[in-house]
Amino acid sequence: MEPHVNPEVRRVADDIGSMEIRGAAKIADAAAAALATQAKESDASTPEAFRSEIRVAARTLHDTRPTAVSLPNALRYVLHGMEGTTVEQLRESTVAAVERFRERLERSQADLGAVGANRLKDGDRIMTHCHSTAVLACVEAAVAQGKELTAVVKETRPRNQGHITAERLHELGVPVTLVVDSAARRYLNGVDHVMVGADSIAADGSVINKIGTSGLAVNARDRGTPVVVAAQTFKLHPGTLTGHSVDIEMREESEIVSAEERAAIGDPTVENPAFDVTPPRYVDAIVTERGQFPPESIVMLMRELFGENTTEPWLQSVT
Ligand SMILES: O=P(O)(O)OC[C@H]1O[C@H](OP(=O)(O)O)[C@H](O)[C@@H]1O
Repeated sequence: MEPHVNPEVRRVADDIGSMEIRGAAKIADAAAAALATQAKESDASTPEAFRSEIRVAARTLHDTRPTAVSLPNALRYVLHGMEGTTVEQLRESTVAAVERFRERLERSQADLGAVGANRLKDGDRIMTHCHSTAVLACVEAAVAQGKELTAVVKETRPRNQGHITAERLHELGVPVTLVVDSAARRYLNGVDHVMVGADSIAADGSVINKIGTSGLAVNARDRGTPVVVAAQTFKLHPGTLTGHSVDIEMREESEIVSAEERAAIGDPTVENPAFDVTPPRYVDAIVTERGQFPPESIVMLMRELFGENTTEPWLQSVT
């Protein structure tokens, strides 16, 4: 019999899939919290049954979106923390692992923000793409230091997450100019830093982020504008250490065009990749909670953090 998956886990998985819950850090946080609910409410009668439930719940969450490695890294963290020989011990250790993960997440965001703020000077103008809580942490820390910033915010088609960024920046008192994505190059001359988040960072320092990031980075290099990537270390993709590549999520065409619109324009093939890969040569710095790194050196940090351990425990047999 397939182990019981808590309805809250299914709800969170659905919300991640539909992007009701979105953004690499928020996805990781919500997935970890869902595993805690699974653990707390489990009525498994044996340790084996409990472990199976947690693993199936983790797999349900894992199979929602493929690109942001924060999701499997969060699940891996919790599953490694699950230990004990009784159901109660397993439950307690799982819930404790979730709490540790969520605390680390919060702390790392604040520490990263302090590092990123050091790059920003009073009067600087930044350009953003999509909505990244890590980028906003840098801005928030800089604003708290009394620095006055302005921002050019790309709307980020097709889902317009730039609108969320605009709103958050407004709340921080940062004046915003909202532009369509294709206008970015025109505004780069007047910008001091391009600041983006990341969904995954590969061992060679490539940055996987919202579609449009790589074009922006190439344009920024052409204009001499530094590109700063704000990403906690749980965005580092351990699988890339052993030659795996990062899956780029292809989303529904309906996010770009309705069925009627599509029919009216001759039924073209529509493709909707959610992310792209920015090669390390277009990135000036990766800002993490452990400090700032040139992208080419990120592999050293990855080896230190992950060692040889790149296994995925939720892929073990469920029985
Ligand atoms: O972790 P934080 O910095 O919040 O977000 C990181 C990235 O997650 C988002 O993906 P999506 O909107 O979920 O597809 C964007 O690509 C953003 O840059």
